[in-house]
Amino acid sequence: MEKVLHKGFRYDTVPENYVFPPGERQKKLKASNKSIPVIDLAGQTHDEIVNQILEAGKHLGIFQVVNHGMGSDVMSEMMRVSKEFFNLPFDERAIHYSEDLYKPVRLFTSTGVHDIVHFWRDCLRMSIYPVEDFKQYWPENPSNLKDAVENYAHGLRKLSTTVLGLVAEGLGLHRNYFDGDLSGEPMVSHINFYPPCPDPSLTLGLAKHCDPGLITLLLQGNVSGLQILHNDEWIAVDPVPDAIVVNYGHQMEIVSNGMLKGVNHREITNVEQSRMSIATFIQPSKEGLIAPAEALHWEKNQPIYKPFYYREYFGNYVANLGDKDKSVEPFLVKCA
Ligand SMILES: O=C(O)CCC(=O)C(=O)O
Ligand SMILES: [Fe+2]
Repeated sequence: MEKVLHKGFRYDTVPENYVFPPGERQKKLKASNKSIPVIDLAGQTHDEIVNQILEAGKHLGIFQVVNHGMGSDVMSEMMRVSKEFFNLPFDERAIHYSEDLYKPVRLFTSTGVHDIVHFWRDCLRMSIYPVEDFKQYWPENPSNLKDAVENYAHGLRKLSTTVLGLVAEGLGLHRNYFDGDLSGEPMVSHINFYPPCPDPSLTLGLAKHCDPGLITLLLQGNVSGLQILHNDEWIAVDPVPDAIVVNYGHQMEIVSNGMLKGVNHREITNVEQSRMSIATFIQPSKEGLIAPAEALHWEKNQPIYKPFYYREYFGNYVANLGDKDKSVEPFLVKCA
């Protein structure tokens, strides 16, 4: 079980398999002081909300929502049980360790696949929705975890439907456009734990990637670490109390025919504190057919992607470690 990073003690040095070779280290860990839009879902008119969500998608590919309808008790309980899980004695956590990618609950370090240099994070990956399909697999310990995850899963499903409805409206599509296959994959959460790192210049929590699906809903605690790439500049997504971060995934860029941007992001480590985040992915069904919405072809005069099954894209995504350009390359309509 040396395979898990967090063993319950603080590292004095970075273990060798987490150290990036000099040429691959990040030259710049500090972010610019630009900020990410915070959209109040209760305090303004419907049209203002739709417009802000669309603008955030066109420019940055990310925003945060507040007053979004999820109770702060549901979010704080989810955070609390997640922290409790990572504070369990090592042996109790370790029973969930698995290299079987198809297990509905598994603990792993880094990306969980065979990477040469590991990223500085452990992850408890859980399928969380539909609740009745997966609850039986969730950890029994800590004892309140199942109830917390169940409440969180229901709240988050509702929020994702709301957000996707608003995005669809903004794009001029039917409110239910993203229902069905386009958001039909069971919801998966990554409960990420980034222990304090003795030398952040040698490591990364996660390298630059774009999430593959439609949107990702992220609950982060009060420690910064997430950064997005915009016009060659890293911008920090600083925690806002009770907010949920919404980032647009690559399928949203494709379905919107390039109008909305799937955001590239990374996670950096820090010396003093551990960081926790819970990322939940809204993705198309693996057999779902993806194509730019017909109503949006006019934007670029033609669709810029050919139709494909999500499973075909996903295979490329895994093989190319989350690189947007390489993952989508076979599906681009090439101009003559
Ligand atoms: O830790 C975070 O803030 C986000 C994690 C993330 O990007 C991911 O799990 O895809
Ligand atoms: Fe991500």
